[in-house]
Amino acid sequence: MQKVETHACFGGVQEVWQHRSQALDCDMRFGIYLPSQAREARCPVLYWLSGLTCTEQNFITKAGAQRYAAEHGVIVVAPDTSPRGPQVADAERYDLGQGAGFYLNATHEPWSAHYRMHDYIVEELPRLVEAQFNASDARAISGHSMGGHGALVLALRNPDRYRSVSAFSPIVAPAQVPWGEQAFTAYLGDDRDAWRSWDASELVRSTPAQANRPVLLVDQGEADEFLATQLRPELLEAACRETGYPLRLRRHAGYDHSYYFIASFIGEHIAHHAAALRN
Ligand SMILES: N[C@@H](CCC(=O)N[C@@H](CSC=O)C(=O)NCC(=O)O)C(=O)O
Repeated sequence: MQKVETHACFGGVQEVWQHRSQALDCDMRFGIYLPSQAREARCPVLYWLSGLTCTEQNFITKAGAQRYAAEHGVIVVAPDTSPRGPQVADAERYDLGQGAGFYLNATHEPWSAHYRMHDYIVEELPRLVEAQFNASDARAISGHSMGGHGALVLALRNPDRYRSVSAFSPIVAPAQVPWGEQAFTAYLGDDRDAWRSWDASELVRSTPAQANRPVLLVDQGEADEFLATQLRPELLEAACRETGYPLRLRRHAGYDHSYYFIASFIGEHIAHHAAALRN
């Protein structure tokens, strides 16, 4: 593992590391913010999943999360959004291939050779972070758009791995919108039954009721250019209403799909996660 960036930030340090991923069979980069508290004690970790076209850089340079992570003593890990490199399958379009891994394990060629972002985020990356940094195994997960879909799906599929989950402008029902339909067709094939276990709204319907399910905290801008076509939060709202799944969906007038929206509310999300991670 190799450190490629380090910057003092709010009393802690923002770093970028590169390592060889076994799950993805390629070199990967991730950002990690280590608050000053991590010099003395193991700190809980928030995993952030970015959206289409992003690398590990977008969140760490645009969201302004470090101020709040420093305040709450939370480590924030921001991985890249897909496997990378010349040997990794790619597409011309921005919403498939590199930069568009959709946080799933692909089953269809040519994608299945490297696109195993679920296993990377849920298993390999926490193992590495908890071994190499002063990080505890108390984990939370959040993300934006494609990464919001990833955060919801990974938390719903792996309830024992995360103490809390939140999302900004998530794709809540990828099996029903163009971004998800084209990606799932490529990565998972034509059989829509195979898509269900990667769709947050479907998972809400199929997840057995448990007493301690963490609330799904979702923030959505009402001026988001993708709201009606790709995000459709009303589909998650309906699934949660039907099954009694706890959802806190907050709609914000005037906010679009950009990092200006994320920067406006990331402090509240980190406070939400910090409260769950303290217990
Ligand atoms: N057509 C756009 C689409 C790319 C885009 O809007 N990406 C968002 C995430 S969208 C859903 O996952 C993003 O986070 N962009 C990076 C940023 O720093 O804003 C395009 O290609 O420009």
